[in-house]
Amino acid sequence: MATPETIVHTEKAQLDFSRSMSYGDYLHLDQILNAQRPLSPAHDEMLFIIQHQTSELWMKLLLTELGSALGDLREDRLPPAFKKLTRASRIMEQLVHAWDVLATMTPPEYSAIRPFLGPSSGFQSFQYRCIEFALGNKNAAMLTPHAHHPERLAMVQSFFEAPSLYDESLRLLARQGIPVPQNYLERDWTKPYEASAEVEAAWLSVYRAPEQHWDLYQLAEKLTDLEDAFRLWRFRHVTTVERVIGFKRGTGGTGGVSYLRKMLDVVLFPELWTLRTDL
Ligand code: HEM
Ligand SMILES: N[C@@H](CC(=O)c1ccccc1NC=O)C(=O)O
Repeated sequence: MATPETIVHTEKAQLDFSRSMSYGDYLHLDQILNAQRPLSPAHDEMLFIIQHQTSELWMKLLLTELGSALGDLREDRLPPAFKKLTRASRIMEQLVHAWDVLATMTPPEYSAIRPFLGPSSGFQSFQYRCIEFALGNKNAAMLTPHAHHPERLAMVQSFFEAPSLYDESLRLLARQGIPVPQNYLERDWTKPYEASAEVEAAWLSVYRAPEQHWDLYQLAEKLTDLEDAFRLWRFRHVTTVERVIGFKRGTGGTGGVSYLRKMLDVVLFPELWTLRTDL
């Protein structure tokens, strides 16, 4: 009868890794699995740490996809950009579902960890800030928490100063012959995006004749998917925070839920939403 042991032998699986690269070697699991260092005796701190570390790993991939999609858009390579934007939305959905695990932590369980967190907060996540900037939510004040770390500051600053995904999309629209005002094609990219009736008219011409502008239509829907998923992430964050700490101030110094609720009002790609009323 086949037992687990005989199966391993008949399948001829390699079993000796003394001289060759194993699974753990390739993935550097020694480093990853030794990076959980709870500061408190609380059982739930492992959940809290792993939730954040896995989120940061997904954010790393999200940034890679967004950075590469930005390059594709700049060079008019639409199909590869679509592939990367689809993956970016799936990653965002993954991050949305991750809140279900964290929401199993109750207020008393989190209260046992919170005193050990000091002034640290997700507000200081440099990868998250790069994502916000890549998506066009520019705010110079958000650079300051990274001033003490030149390498990270340089990375956040480069996303801050570069055109966002939406800026690159408008430049692409113009290159494809759709009129977009000049001050949207060249501007100070560090300034927050301001909605415009002319830009809405540009997207409306795409949505009124999708068969003539199939690529741009698809691009607009990929961007809408991404903002849709990001809104869900923000909502799950603020709701989880409310159920765990109520209306306490955040360790990062903000009002907490009041600050996160304000972030729910951020609209990344405004004309892609407003145009729908006119269709
Ligand atoms: C019990 C769990 C959590 C609580 C109580 C919590 C609480 C908060 C609070 C109060 C803020 C506002 C800034 C401050 O004053 O601290 C904040 C910001 C933030 N948190 Fe969390 N958070 C939790 C979990 C997470 C997780 C799992 C992530 C995922 C990486 C995360 C990422 C962030 C980010 C990126 C910000 C900045 C948001 C922005 O500036 O728009 N948080 N969090
Ligand atoms: N801002 C949170 C603390 C917090 O959640 C946190 C602390 C350290 C590392 C990551 C965190 N997560 C998200 O803000 C609080 O006020 O409880």
